[in-house]
Amino acid sequence: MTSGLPGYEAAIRSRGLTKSFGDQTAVQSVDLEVPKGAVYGFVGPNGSGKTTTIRMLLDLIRASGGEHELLGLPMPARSGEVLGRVGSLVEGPAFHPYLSGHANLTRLDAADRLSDPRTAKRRVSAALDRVGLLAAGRKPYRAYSLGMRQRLAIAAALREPRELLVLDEPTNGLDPQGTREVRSLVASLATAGATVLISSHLLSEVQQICTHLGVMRAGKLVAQGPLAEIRAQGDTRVSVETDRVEDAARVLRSLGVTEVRLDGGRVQGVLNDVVVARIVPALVENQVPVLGFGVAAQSLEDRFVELTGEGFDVSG
Ligand SMILES: Nc1ncnc2c1ncn2[C@@H]1O[C@H](COP(=O)(O)OP(=O)(O)OP(=O)(O)O)[C@@H](O)[C@H]1O
Repeated sequence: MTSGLPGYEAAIRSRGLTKSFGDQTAVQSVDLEVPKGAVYGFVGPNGSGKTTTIRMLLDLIRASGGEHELLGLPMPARSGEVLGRVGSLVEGPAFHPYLSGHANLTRLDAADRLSDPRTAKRRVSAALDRVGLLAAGRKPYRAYSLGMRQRLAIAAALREPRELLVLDEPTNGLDPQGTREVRSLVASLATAGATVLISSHLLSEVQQICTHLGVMRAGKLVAQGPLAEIRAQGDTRVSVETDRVEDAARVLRSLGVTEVRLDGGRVQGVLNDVVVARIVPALVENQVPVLGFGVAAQSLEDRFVELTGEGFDVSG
């Protein structure tokens, strides 16, 4: 595969990507598959290994094991060719507090050996415009809100056209307005044709714009795929309201419903392959009065709690 050819299908692909710090394995055998053109939400609780994975992908740290490619080219062997086509926001660039946003970007641009100084002015203005900071571009950086600082950091990654954008927690610490701004910015970048990987510990902050999800838990990738596929992998639950919960539970179990739980005047369980139309007749046949009945697919949020364990804040 040669740089510049649109011959690759996965913008990011890794096999067995692993990173250990001493005897702690922070990332364990991660097989990422980020299709070209996707907005890939890389989600998981704090400490689950997202940043470490991203740092390996961008060659900011070396993997302890495994391999990966970006834009169809093996990394780190071809990083010189690849990284100019990849915009990233990991720790955020170090901005000078007393310089304006515009001056900060101009300095960054001047330090970038890949950028043509003749077009710097246009590039910096276009990048500021892209993130909605053109008007505020003359203000000193120290006067920027956190949201503005984050947008300036994204602008830094956008000085050049990028085929792939890797954004580590770009909404972290932002207020709802800032989060919305970053979200709609990411959506517009994707519409313009870039592949985007965006990490977050909050599903709610990325799910509206993602086409794909990768879910990390304790260093492992526990689910990955198109959003709809991950949602569909969730269990469908059946719920019966009755005043004879013990009998109802027995009937449900006999039909093949699993994880049956009593919850006040209600019995719930996982439907599996049980034919829904059989359930009420079977209950009635066994003298269980059915006061209410429902079948519902698990929500994406519930699926996430299940995948990532307790304590994963999905409320946003
Ligand atoms: N340089 C390092 N030295 C030692 N341990 C590290 C280092 N970097 C990360 N870790 C550990 O690796 C694990 C994964 O951390 P990482 O930052 O990748 O998680 P994360 O999912 O990005 O979380 P967060 O959202 O908090 O950044 C954590 O237990 C962390 O303490």
